[in-house]
Amino acid sequence: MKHLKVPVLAINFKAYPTSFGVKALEIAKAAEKVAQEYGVEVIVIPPATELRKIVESVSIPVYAQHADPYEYGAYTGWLPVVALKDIGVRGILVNHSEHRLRLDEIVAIVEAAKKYGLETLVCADTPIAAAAIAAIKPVALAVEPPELIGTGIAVSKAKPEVITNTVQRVREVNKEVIILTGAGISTAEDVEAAIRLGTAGVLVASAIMKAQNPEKVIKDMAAVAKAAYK
Ligand SMILES: O=C(CO)COP(=O)(O)O
Repeated sequence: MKHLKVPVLAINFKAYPTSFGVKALEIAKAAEKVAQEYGVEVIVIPPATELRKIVESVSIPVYAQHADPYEYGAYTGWLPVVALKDIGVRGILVNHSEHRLRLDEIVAIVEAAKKYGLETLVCADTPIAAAAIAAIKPVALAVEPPELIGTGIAVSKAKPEVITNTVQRVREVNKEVIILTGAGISTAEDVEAAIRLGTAGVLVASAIMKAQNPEKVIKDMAAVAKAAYK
């Protein structure tokens, strides 16, 4: 199984108008171009409707925004992990604050992903939650204070202690998991600050999905991540 390289720039497409159709494909291709130019791991995380097309169109890691720990069978309205494996996604974003799960559900999804060789990037809203999630041994985790999501106020500037506390608590439990942060990350400086505070990258949404020029934002963030990560 391939493993995520660091530093990581993960782009959560969410469900913006640009998250679907031609625009979504353009952003995914821009992400692929920047990943190849800078040698930075850029992950795209589009809505479920766009997964197959984007998996078939780019060589960079494509993650689903959620999955359910089911096999094939009589499940209505769910997204079985095994189906994502067959589509060819690389991993799954789990427990985003906009799709919050119970701990037992997170465990089931991470275990199902491991069974099918898929990576997991599990979100946490606090340092303590991040430490609990680290014990489940996902490939990566991202600490994101919900109150900063979508505000343009970067966690790495407004709440740096959330990041440093997360790194400290997580490393007491798990020396391997890749630690990212997100919420309000909007500029290259925000990315540089996040890495300087001890993360291996960022999880970004609106700064890219709402940008006039998404490729430029991706490029600026990837360049500074490459330079800052030691
Ligand atoms: O939720 C987030 C990433 O998953 C952060 O969202 P913003 O980048 O829009 O603040």
